[in-house]
Amino acid sequence: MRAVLKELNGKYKFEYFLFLGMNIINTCIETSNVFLEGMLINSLVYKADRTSFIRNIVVIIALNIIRLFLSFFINKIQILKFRKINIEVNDTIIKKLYSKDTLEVLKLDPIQTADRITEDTNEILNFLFQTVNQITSIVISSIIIFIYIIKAKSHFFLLVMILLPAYIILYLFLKPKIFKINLELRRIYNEYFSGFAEWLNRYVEIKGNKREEMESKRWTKTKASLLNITRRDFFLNLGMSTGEIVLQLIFQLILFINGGLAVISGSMTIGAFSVLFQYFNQLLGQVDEIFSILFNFESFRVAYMRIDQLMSIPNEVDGEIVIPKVESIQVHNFNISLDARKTLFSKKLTCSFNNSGLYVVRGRNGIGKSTFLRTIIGLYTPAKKGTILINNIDIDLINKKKLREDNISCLFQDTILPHCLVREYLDMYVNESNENCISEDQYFQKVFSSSQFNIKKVLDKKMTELSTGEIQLVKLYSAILKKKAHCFLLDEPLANIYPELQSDLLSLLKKIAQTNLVIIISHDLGIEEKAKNIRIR
Ligand SMILES: Nc1ncnc2c1ncn2[C@@H]1O[C@H](COP(=O)(O)OP(=O)(O)OP(=O)(O)O)[C@@H](O)[C@H]1O
Repeated sequence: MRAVLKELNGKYKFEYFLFLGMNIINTCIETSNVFLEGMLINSLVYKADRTSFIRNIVVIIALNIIRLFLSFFINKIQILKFRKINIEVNDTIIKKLYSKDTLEVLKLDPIQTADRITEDTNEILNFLFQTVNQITSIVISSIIIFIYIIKAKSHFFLLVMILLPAYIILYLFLKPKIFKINLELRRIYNEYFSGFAEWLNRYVEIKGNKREEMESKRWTKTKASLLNITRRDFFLNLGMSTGEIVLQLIFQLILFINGGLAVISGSMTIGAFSVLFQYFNQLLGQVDEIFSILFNFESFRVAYMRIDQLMSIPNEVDGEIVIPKVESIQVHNFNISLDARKTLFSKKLTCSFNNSGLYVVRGRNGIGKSTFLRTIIGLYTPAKKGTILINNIDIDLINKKKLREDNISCLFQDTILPHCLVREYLDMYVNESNENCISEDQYFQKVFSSSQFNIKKVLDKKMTELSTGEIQLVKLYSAILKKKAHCFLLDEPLANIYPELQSDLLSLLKKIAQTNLVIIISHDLGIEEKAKNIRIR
């Protein structure tokens, strides 16, 4: 998190300090206003002096016009800049997560993590933009108020010093409890939100089997904890606000009686009494604020810690050698351990893939076919035995990020689809000008522009509205047309595809494999004779 904030500091330092400076001026004006109002009352009651009355009004108006200007800039930074920075920080964190070890990141619940990141960055920035501002305001206005009280009536200062600790004790007693409950509340709410989102994410599966009630019950415990903690939160807050109101009432009564008697005896002006009264209330409000600041500080600390925890996931390990083209992949005595206790394959794998050629990786469910391909391209970096060489270079030395970006195109079997139109999806990943000569091929036309399936006809549909086979074909279309790719790793490309189209697709893949390396994972039986077989056992 420190690195992210350092980046921001470099970029927004000037605006931030300008913002704090404006806030300090604003607080000075705000606090002096109360004093000027008192003077205004005195000029009316005691002097009946038109000139000093008008002078005070003019000063008050002038100061408030300045405040108007300041408030424009303060709000602009506090609202507009805040949101811009907030989006920037969220983006930076997600991008950093993308450079972490994939297997570690996959252990996280994505919805809960996304919720946590947005909540935590909001908390951290709120502290920097609101709370730091609040602290400077409190310090500045307290100094002004204390100077005034000591100069005006020192025994009132004594009164303030006796009454404030009573208020503080109430806070010390209840606020830590409220804070603890709030943290717990946030944790449970994260969990609840994640369950809720999952419930909607699995809409078809749950509705199709009429499992709404079962799903609802699955989260019963979380919902009950949420309500339970909210109840405790309610009682603590009720205690807090009742205590506050009662104490405030007592303080005001004491101040009214003391100040009122001083005004009657003539030892204090009405203006001074009004200023004292308002300042006293302001001080009580500030105690309240100080505790909310302490509370915010704790939330800031927790949010900072949680982001740091996320950022402490080990970085993806990558090599440095950039290779322009995958010519060959040699696998020797290879095995993978996803956990320390056992290896995936029962027999070490030795095989080779040469560019060009069509290869099919086969093996029983769960043997590790997808994991193997993901390891070749450095997407997964599990503990492994044996070697994989690309162009005779150990994969650990190769810059695999660059390889994935420029050389390799992948089709994955994940089911989470983006919420966008097919046109938008393809615009992102396929540029018309990127389309290579393969799009002119007869089999390409048969698969993507025929009466069986026509990509143009689905362009204005939402990705989530497509059939499973259509989704597969759209994903294949974007994988095959990836710019500059000359190595294709396709996980179950034939899955969910109509048999007639399957044979055209296979012919298309064979055509692509005449000049590229195409590795597919497939359970289809007919494919064995059409490609070189790699069997994992
Ligand atoms: N991210 C992960 N974290 C932990 N274990 C994983 C992860 N991904 C896969 N595995 C485990 O690795 C094993 C191999 O999975 P993989 O998906 O590679 O198998 P597969 O041969 O492609 O299977 P299938 O033919 O069923 O698709 C499985 O036992 C799976 O549980």
